[in-house]
Amino acid sequence: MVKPKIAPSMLSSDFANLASEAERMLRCGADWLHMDIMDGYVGYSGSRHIWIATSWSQILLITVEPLGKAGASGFTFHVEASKDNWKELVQLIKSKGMTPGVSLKPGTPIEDVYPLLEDENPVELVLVMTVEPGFGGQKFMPEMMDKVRTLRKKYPSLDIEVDGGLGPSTIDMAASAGANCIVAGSSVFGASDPAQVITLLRKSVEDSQKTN
Ligand SMILES: O=C(CO)[C@H](O)[C@H](O)COP(=O)(O)O
Ligand SMILES: [Fe+2]
Repeated sequence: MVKPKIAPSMLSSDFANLASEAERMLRCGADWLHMDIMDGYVGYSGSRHIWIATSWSQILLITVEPLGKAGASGFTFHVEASKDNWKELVQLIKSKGMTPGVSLKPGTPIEDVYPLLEDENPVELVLVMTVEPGFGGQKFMPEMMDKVRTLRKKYPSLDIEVDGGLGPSTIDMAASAGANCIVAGSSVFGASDPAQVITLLRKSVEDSQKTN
């Protein structure tokens, strides 16, 4: 059975106090801390941090290497942005001591990530975006749960992550479809008791795993 992992999205945190916000989330029971890095192409937006990269080598330089050095445990990249380079990227992520994951936007079919899961050097996590990447506080897209169900059936022990619009009112849909890694921004940071929300998210995943 895959372990539930709850990952508060730091996009909804107080950026002036990132370190203490991270510590607060860990004290509240977070398993992972989720950091979005947007390149201005896959994640458009008025988001508070957009990193503009002009070439593939520059993307590698400004993201993978420093994040590995800084101690990130995983690095998830968008399949849409790495069609020709994913093998090289997976290798680089692993060589920097991180777990490789792949993410897909709502309009991207799930079949696009199969080659990355079936490779001899596979990714170890799939992040199914449940909103268009770019902003916190958007509405969860329940129709994305078909992708999660399909993946869970095909890969029973894969880490399957969902990101966007997750909170107490949507978690049961994601958990019962088979997601075990839950990213949540506004529902956790906006709560008066973030620990309670994190516990609720984890319990939903655990309960679904018991019944499925
Ligand atoms: O990737 C994202 C948006 O593109 C973020 O993880 C976002 O912070 C999720 O926020 P929320 O839980 O409020 O929907
Ligand atoms: Fe995210």
